[in-house]
Amino acid sequence: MNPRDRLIFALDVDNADEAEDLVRLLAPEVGVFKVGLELFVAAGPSVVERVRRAGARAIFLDLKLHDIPATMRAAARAAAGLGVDLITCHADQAGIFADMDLGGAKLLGVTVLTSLGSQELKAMGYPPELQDPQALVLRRASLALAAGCAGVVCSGLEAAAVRKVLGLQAFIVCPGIRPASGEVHDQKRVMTPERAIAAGASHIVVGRPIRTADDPPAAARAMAAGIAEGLAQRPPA
Ligand SMILES: O=c1ccn([C@@H]2O[C@H](COP(=O)(O)O)[C@@H](O)[C@H]2O)c(=O)[nH]1
Repeated sequence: MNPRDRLIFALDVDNADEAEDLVRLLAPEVGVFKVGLELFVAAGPSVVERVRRAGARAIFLDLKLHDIPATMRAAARAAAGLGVDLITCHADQAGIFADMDLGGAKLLGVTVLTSLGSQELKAMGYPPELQDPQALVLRRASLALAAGCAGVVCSGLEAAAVRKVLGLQAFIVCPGIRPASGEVHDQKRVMTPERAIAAGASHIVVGRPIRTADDPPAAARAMAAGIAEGLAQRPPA
């Protein structure tokens, strides 16, 4: 796999024209384009086809489904019908899809959002033993595994521990990726691309560090170089 194929770019913009421009600009550097809540809600489901036609080789529809079972199942069926490659639900809800055929779409369970740290988990009412994000991530990763998910979303900080639980083949997709001296924005659990990949992430998700860079293709190439460096640091399997 080319390092670039492990790079997921978050198309966090509010209109399809801008998303298409970004896909055309970045397709040579990026393996997967992520359509998230902002773009999907603003532009509607047809944006998926527009992103594909603009040159995306793979599409990740990141809606983080979380609702009552009937609604979740219907939404997942509709999402898979858009022909996307990856979809997300919250990991503790993944069992709802265990018997479903999602066609070519792989399901990922979001464990604990990378915008949350232990203070936030405490404020949300988690008991002391689950206020450590890694403990909650591991619990939810096990639920995702038992539900038949292809993998999970977690931060790079947990990637090594999650890899031990999920085994070698699982997708471990890590947002909250920042260059060593980069601005963190609203993320709490961050890591560099090199360290996340060396720790066992299969893919990294990057939005603002590429989108707001002076030269987005160069920023994407720097992320891919970080991925290559992280792969080189991994011990032999
Ligand atoms: O735990 C999660 C799950 C998903 N995301 C998404 O990833 C990108 C990150 O964007 P940046 O600009 O690089 O911070 C964004 O689309 C989130 O919705 C996440 O950050 N954390």
